[in-house]
Amino acid sequence: MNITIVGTGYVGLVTGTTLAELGNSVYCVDIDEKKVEGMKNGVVPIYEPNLEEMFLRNIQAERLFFTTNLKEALDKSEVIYLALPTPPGEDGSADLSYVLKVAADIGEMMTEYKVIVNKSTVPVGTADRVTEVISSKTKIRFDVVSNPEFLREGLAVEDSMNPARVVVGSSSEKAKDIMAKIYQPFTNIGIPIIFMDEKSSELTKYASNSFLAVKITFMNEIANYCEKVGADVDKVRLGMGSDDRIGHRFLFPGIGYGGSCFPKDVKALIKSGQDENFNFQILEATENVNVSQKVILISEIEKYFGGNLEGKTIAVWGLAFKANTDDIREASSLDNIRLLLEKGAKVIAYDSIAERNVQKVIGDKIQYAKSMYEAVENADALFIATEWPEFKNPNFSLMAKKMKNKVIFDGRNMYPLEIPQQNGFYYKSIGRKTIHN
Ligand SMILES: NC(=O)c1ccc[n+]([C@@H]2O[C@H](COP(=O)([O-])OP(=O)(O)OC[C@H]3O[C@@H](n4cnc5c(N)ncnc54)[C@H](O)[C@@H]3O)[C@@H](O)[C@H]2O)c1
Ligand SMILES: O=c1ccn([C@@H]2O[C@H](COP(=O)(O)OP(=O)(O)O[C@H]3O[C@H](CO)[C@@H](O)[C@H](O)[C@H]3O)[C@@H](O)[C@H]2O)c(=O)[nH]1
Repeated sequence: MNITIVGTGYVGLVTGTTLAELGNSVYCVDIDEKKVEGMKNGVVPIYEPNLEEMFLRNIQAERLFFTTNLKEALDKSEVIYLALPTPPGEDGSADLSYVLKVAADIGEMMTEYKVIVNKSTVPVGTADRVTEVISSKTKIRFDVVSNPEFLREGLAVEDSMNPARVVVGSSSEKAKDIMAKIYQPFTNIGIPIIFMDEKSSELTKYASNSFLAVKITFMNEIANYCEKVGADVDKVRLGMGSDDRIGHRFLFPGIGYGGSCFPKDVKALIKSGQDENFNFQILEATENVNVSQKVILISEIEKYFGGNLEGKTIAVWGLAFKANTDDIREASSLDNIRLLLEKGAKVIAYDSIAERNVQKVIGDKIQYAKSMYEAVENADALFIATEWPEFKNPNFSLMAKKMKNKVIFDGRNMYPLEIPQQNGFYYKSIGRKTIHN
């Protein structure tokens, strides 16, 4: 099938490449000329493991194309996916201006039947709004389908090639048939395609992300309580997770959830509720707990240094909002770095993948190290903000030699307690006993 993808960010580019891999001809459209030019020359604009090989293979096979010209792509395709940003507005609501603008453009440009598939995360009722906008521009028949995306950054290729499920919201039999054809390679290997109405599909996305955010936040509160009563959250987590009604996944406590989705989508669902005079109490609590959880270690760092961080050098390992991505949107590292700087500390950070993006927002307010060991040179303490695999088994003896103090604040519970203990480190993590050297 010939398919257009509008927006080539994390979702659009991965979806486009996956659909090309499944044999379709895919035309990727973006307004960012530099990005399009780069992609035409084989440059993947984001860091996403395993994407480049598939991307290059499909360009080579002439199934994956890039353009800034929406009309040109539209004319070649029956199905148009929208993978456009829906950032939070001032009041937390999802900003639909990108989606509605492209909908209007499609309405003006289309000359025959099209299926418009919305992959962006959008509030309930958006399919109706997109339909209204396109209808105001054309008399030609079209269908709007809701097809939310559930991929995780860092695992996007794996998630897209082997999704847990595909959700399709549509009230048109014709559009449903077309979507069933596109996803037939998945049905073939037992991946369920769950058809429903547009509104339920739109809400499934927010409900899934919000549920996971609540699950993480619940564990963060259990972790904080563990510290009060002397329990160990790692043990509690294993005990709870072994019940398959609960499961082990998304029970890892830490310095809060970040990224481009959970914070934004929890806020947007709260706002959508308010618009209907509905109070999402559990989500409001989740949002509030997460804001304080992100910087929960700062007061511990201050306490350790007698309430004064002026002139202290804090090494930060990890800047991305989680491992295996270059994305720093709503990353906990940034909240912590800002607070450390406000309190007069000097920050030297290491993250070889996300550094480039952090340079753009924080610039030279902090120093950047070329290696994890260079970062800790003469540091008064190390703060671990992202669970990159290379931090999993560090050379503690080397760190001990380089650091001014053997002190670690670990926002990701990277080490079993006996490891820093055996190496003589002070070690403060989340929901576990503090190791004093
Ligand atoms: N990032 C994720 O992991 C993820 C996962 C599931 C769902 N989502 C949702 O998918 C949507 C897209 O997210 P993303 O992270 O891929 O965004 P992104 O910011 O990475 O990419 C969006 C792209 O759209 C392009 N764009 C903007 N206006 C355009 C226009 N008029 N025409 C063509 N291109 C245009 C931008 O240049 C950019 O390349 C959002 O609604 C998000 O909530 C994201
Ligand atoms: O046990 C856990 C799991 C995750 N996190 C944090 O939660 C955030 C989100 O993590 P993750 O869900 O792995 O990353 P995303 O790429 O943001 O993916 C989420 O957001 C996407 C965008 O909507 C959805 O498509 C995915 O299904 C959903 O998992 C990160 O800050 C993680 O550090 C924890 O603190 N503890």
